[in-house]
Amino acid sequence: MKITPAVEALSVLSGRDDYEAALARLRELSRAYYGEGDSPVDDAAYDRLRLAVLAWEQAHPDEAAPESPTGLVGDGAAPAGDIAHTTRLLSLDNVFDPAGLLAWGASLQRRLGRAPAGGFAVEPKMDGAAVAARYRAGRLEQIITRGDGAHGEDVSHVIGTVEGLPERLPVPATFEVRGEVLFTQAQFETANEVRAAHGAQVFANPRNGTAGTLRAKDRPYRLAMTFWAYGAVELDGVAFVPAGATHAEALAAVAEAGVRTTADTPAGLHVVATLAEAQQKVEETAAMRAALPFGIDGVVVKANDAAEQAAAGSGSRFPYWAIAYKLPAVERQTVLKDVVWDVGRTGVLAPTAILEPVDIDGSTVTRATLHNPADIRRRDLHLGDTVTVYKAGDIIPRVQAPVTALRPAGAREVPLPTACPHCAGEINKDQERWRCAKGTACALPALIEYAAGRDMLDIDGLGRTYVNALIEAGAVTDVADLFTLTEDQLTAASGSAKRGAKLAEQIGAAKSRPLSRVFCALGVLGTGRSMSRRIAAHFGSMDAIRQADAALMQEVEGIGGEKAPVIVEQVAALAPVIDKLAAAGVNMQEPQEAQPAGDGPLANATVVVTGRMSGPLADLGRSEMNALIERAGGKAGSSVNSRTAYLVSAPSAAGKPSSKALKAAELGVTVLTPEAFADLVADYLG
Ligand SMILES: NC(=O)c1ccc[n+]([C@@H]2O[C@H](COP(=O)([O-])OP(=O)(O)OC[C@H]3O[C@@H](n4cnc5c(N)ncnc54)[C@H](O)[C@@H]3O)[C@@H](O)[C@H]2O)c1
Ligand SMILES: [Zn+2]
Repeated sequence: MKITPAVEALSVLSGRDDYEAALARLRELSRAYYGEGDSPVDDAAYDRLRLAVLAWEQAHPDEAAPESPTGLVGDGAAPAGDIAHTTRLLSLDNVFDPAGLLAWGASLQRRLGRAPAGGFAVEPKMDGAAVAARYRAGRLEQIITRGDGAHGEDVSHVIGTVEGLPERLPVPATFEVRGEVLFTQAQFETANEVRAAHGAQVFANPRNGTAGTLRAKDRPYRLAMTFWAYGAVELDGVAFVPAGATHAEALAAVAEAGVRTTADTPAGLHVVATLAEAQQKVEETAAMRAALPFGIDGVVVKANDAAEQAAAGSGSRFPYWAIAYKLPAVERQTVLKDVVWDVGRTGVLAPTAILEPVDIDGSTVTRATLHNPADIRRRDLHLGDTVTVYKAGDIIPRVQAPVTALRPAGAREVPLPTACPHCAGEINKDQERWRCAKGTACALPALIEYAAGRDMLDIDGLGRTYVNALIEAGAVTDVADLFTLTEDQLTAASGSAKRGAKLAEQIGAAKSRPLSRVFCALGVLGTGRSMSRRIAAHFGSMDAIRQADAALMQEVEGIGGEKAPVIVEQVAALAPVIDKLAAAGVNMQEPQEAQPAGDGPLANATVVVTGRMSGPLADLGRSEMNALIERAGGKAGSSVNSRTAYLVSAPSAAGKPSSKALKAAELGVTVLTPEAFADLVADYLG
């Protein structure tokens, strides 16, 4: 049978042939993943395929393949090893939304024959590798991988390199602790530097790196990793955890003995009484995700009570008393199409990866940062490579590594510039971050000329020649210096006292330009004239712009998830220049425009429309709705923000409010049904 990668795109399998093709592909992918530690697809694609296979098996239990990977720990492909586990070390079942969590709660209740009474423990689902670590009389003797759940491999060679899993405990305790080994973000960066220095390929991501490091017994270098325990079991019949201890109490005993547990992570371990509270904790943990020092791919909810865990029992792949609430993938694979180079304010050459668009964590990613030429070479990036890209929350997406197995024939290494991409001058390569040899002077003349332009500060007469003269004289090192120039300096630069006086007068007048122009003059990437106007109108003052984080920045129309963090970062980097401007008396406020009072029931109100219209508006398309809003005196907006007056939205299908409706609820924006809105603008209909 021919297996095409296209099966990954299927989320529903329509028949037995599809099922068999998908199953074969799943086996092939998991063998590659657990065998070579590499994979031609990302986890999101793999998981989608696995779910499709699982759904088909659940609908056709009689036709499901015996020994299907969906029912086995490590998908039946993880190397088993020869060390027998004390008790099976299992995987976890998954849910993806609140309804899934409730369904899990209902199944737990069915198994117990009553509502669970012992509460739930909620902890991060760390994205590393599961291990069992055996302590005898306070000494760490053996570390074992999960393997197939019944047998694992001895990876004791990493003893001494794992933070949180000390070789000696302060107490002579005997027990087996179970938990996750991983590279924290910082350890991962260091590991890749060490590997590059040894001529080894960089890890595609922290999890692959962990698996590879556990497997590799004879590397000439050692890499530090970190451990957090999420369970403990008895070893050699020695009682360690007090009988009947809850999950949280068992972990407290582990911590007491000197091993780190999930309770020690910044996300913590939370015990709650109800599933609704567990859902709340899941959301809180998810909100911390980007800020955590290590990767998580979900949040785990467990029955806290030992007796209830025992009563619920376990299947072949996962326990019934615990569930992984998966979070959207923050790492995807896509194609590196090109690398472009910008010259920053200080002359630093900054490479940006241009990517085949890919959806990550709720936004479409088309560009990602690459740090510097050395880093590009360390990662061994070629144009046309399939690369892993990481993005979480508001952070700027970054390229992690190529999937070398997928490199097109004849692909060439990412070319590095041989001359400054801005001024074509020489490059200073003394440091890892290359710079234009001219430094600040490379970008400065263009920047100052831009800032003085008619639509920005409008300093009449300050053209390129005088700008160059001022820069050469050392009188101007940034935009703000313009405002402290003396008439003498201007006279010297322009060659005449008359011109000097005129320029001084122009510069004086420029101090009172509206914020939108002052902001535009800063030359923040992605904020031209109209975007600067929108930003200034939205925030009103420079202080408010500076205080905005990426989430607030996204409230400005036209600024999406990709642009927002870049703008926020640049504004932060401009702090010294903005401070100087303010100190020189440059206006930092946007005047409140006295808008011509509009007529009609929507006078000057911004209205956002979402979803299907109904009732009298049923036939109106989006542009007809916009026209209606304008006829009634309002303005049509595309995203809900604090200035939105109304959101027109059909009532959501049970339990599924749209993101705009959620935003409106959060900001207290009035939501009108299409019918109610039709009443409001009845005089302007048709
Ligand atoms: N890209 C590919 O081709 C490919 C192939 C095979 C598997 N995979 C990936 O491998 C993963 C499958 O791994 P899995 O079987 O470990 O399942 P899983 O990732 O769904 O979760 C189970 C594991 O979570 C870990 N865990 C972390 N925190 C925990 C906590 N607090 N309590 C309990 N457990 C915790 C444990 O190691 C446990 O074994 C999936 O993410 C899948 O996408 C990818
Ligand atoms: Zn240059």
